[in-house]
Amino acid sequence: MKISIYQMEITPGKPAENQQKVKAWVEKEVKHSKPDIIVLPEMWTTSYTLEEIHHYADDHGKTIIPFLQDTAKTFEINIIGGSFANKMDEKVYNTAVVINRKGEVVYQYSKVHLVPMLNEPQYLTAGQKVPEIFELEGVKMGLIICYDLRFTEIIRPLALEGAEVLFVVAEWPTPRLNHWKNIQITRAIENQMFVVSCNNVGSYQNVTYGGCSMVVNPWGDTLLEGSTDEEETLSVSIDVEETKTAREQVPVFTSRVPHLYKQGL
Ligand SMILES: NC(=O)CCC(=O)C(=O)O
Repeated sequence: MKISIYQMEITPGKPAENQQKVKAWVEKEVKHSKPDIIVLPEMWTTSYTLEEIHHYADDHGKTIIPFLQDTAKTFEINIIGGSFANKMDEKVYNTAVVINRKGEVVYQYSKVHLVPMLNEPQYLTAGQKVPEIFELEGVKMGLIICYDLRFTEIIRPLALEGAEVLFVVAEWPTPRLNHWKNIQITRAIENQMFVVSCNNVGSYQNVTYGGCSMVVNPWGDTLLEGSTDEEETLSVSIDVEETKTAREQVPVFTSRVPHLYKQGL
């Protein structure tokens, strides 16, 4: 399975410009490396322009979702469509979307953990449903948004339901890059799955986003890591069978004793 990650420099508050940029990138990337799946970052249409987010947000995803569907169909690729500011009933959500090669929406998720360090709770509304698994190319996968990475509670159930790849779409700032990198490796090891992340680069209102998009295998080895400050493309081929091998050799899932674990924590 070939994956291309767009470690993008987002132009703040310019959804149309960012769409054009993504379109041009996909066209080039499809010609260059023919990926099965492409991955975009969090809030890639607007970045964290939260003070004006009601103005820039897409009404029920009416622009962004058809744009991604059309892109997926035209280039016959699966899209982990990052996330976008999604206005629903006068509230704005941070919503991620997954589209398959046929242009069908296979999954949609609104971020449940809003990040206080970037003032999200002040401007956005939290989703009320934790992530669920979805399938692309017959493989079970999960998708979380940035700050969600810190909450192992929502990631373990995905692995228990058979997810072999976890996508993380992000706008993660530089001061906590050591957390970003180490938690991804931890999630990959503890859940014995691939972790594939897409972070952005660039700055807005004194916050600098730190790149380091990553691909980590189920053993916790980092297969690929982006730079901290360059817009770039990361391309990788992963063999999802490695998840099965890791789970056979270190049988964490069969060694679990869930009846002893505290429920609801
Ligand atoms: N966009 C985000 O959710 C950033 C998360 C973050 O900065 C952190 O967890 O630290």
